[in-house]
Amino acid sequence: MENQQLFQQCQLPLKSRFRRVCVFCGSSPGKSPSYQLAAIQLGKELVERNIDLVYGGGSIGLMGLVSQAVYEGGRHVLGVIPKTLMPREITGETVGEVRAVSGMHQRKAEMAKQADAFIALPGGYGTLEELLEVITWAQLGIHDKPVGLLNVDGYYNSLLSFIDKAVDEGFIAPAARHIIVSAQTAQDLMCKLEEYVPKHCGVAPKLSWEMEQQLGYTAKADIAR
Ligand SMILES: CC(C)=CCNc1ncnc2c1ncn2[C@@H]1O[C@H](COP(=O)(O)O)[C@@H](O)[C@H]1O
Repeated sequence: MENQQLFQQCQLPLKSRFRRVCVFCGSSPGKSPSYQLAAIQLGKELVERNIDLVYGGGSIGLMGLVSQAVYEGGRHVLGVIPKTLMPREITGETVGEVRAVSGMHQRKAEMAKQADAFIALPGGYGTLEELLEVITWAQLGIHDKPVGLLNVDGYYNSLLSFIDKAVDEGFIAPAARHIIVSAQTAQDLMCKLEEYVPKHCGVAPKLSWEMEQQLGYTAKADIAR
């Protein structure tokens, strides 16, 4: 779609198809102020569209900025946090509702279950891991929820190039390349996500969140042995 058309659509009264969006993002603020600005802008964009937030809890880094923007805008914020990360000196104070879970696997499953779409802001290993997992689940047909990448100042260009290479080399199906929706601004990204139509192959559609969770626990228990 032409940018102009997309822009005009974004001016329409905002009735989103999403009730709650899950945001993955850095527990660090990043060096450039543009990352921090983008986190605040995304929070405000969610508020304008009457969308609630689910995220990893706490007030550190970009996580704190996006959650605060949504909370201050009057929308509901749900922070899902493992008990071990709950002490305030580790992740800071969480605004809104806090849901304590037993571990990292349960946290991801809970965040994913609660949301209608996912967005990744810039971040590090944790963000990448969360992002790639929901992409993988979409590829398997475990969910149909859109996955957006907020590519602030081209932060994710090299990841997107890598994924294109994986498609060229035959490791990612061209159809699965379309699972990732990317844009440089929160407004453009939200417009694209609103229009997203899933095209997964549905190879494991019967694998439910709960099963996935159990598999996670089993794998973890196996590793621990
Ligand atoms: C002990 C310690 C280092 C705590 C860091 N504190 C954290 N507090 C809350 N969520 C986190 C934390 N670290 C990673 N995460 C999870 O992983 C993502 C951020 O990891 P990263 O900073 O990109 O890699 C977040 O979306 C969050 O869900």
